[in-house]
Amino acid sequence: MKDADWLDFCPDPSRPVFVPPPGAVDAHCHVFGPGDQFPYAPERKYTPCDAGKAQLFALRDHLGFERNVIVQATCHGADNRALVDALRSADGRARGVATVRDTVTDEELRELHEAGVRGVRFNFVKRLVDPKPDAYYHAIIERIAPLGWHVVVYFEAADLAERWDFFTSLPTTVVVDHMGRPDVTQPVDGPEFQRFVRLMREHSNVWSKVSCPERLSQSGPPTYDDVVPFARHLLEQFPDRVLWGTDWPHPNLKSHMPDDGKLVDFIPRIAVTADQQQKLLVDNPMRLYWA
Ligand SMILES: O=C(O)/C=C(\C=C(/O)C(=O)O)C(=O)O
Repeated sequence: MKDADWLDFCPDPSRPVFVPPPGAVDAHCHVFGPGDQFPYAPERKYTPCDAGKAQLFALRDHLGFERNVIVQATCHGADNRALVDALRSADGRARGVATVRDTVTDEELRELHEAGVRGVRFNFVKRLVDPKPDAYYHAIIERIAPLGWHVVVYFEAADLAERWDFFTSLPTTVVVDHMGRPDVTQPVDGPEFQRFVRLMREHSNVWSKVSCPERLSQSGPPTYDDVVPFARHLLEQFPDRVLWGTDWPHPNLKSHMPDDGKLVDFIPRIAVTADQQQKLLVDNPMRLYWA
């Protein structure tokens, strides 16, 4: 049973006006259950609605995308069965980012890789996951680096200073979810966001997803104007190290549920040239996930 205050994903997203370039990749989305087939983790901090692979792939086609990168959501913990099932059903058109524990076996890693997993996710958002010592994550890094996998990290902007040494110690590509969740009421050239820009400028292995205006905006829907300068800055500064995703089915939104078609129409407001759109939606995700 989903949480009482859970907002379901938009049942009838509009057809975007913006047409993504051929081969476009939704590089941040999830599958939830269905719970009767893929039970949610006992340690989860929320219980979502079911949102399965068939609905994800139908949305992909509706929005004009070609591929998905499916990211393990914390409601499934380190049980990647729903993710693996979706990857195996995608006919090579999906890759995955899993959650594993430091006790993961070589056989489990091999099975995940064969299904299409190419990274692990470390979630530092305290409302989602109880924090673990750095040694836990370093132990996982030692296991996954030989596979050529990368690390996706999700954290609040306020945590970056404290975790700077850990993030800059990682030997793999590091992909940051949602621009490190900046406080968009602060200026783009203010100290908080410039700390994140410095992370990317000083560490060429660090990438960012320029996704989730619906999570970050204080000015709100439908245009999320206050998020535009932050995403546009990263696209201008680091056009080869950015990714975009719908974040469907949009876990833990409380104020509103976006129309996914409108989220796609947000793309040309931040990636303003065809070259930026090609890199953001095709070249960068293909290099990272389908090389
Ligand atoms: O899906 C997102 O990117 C954001 C959220 C949730 C998760 O990532 C998750 O549960 O794995 C969130 O902010 O609640």
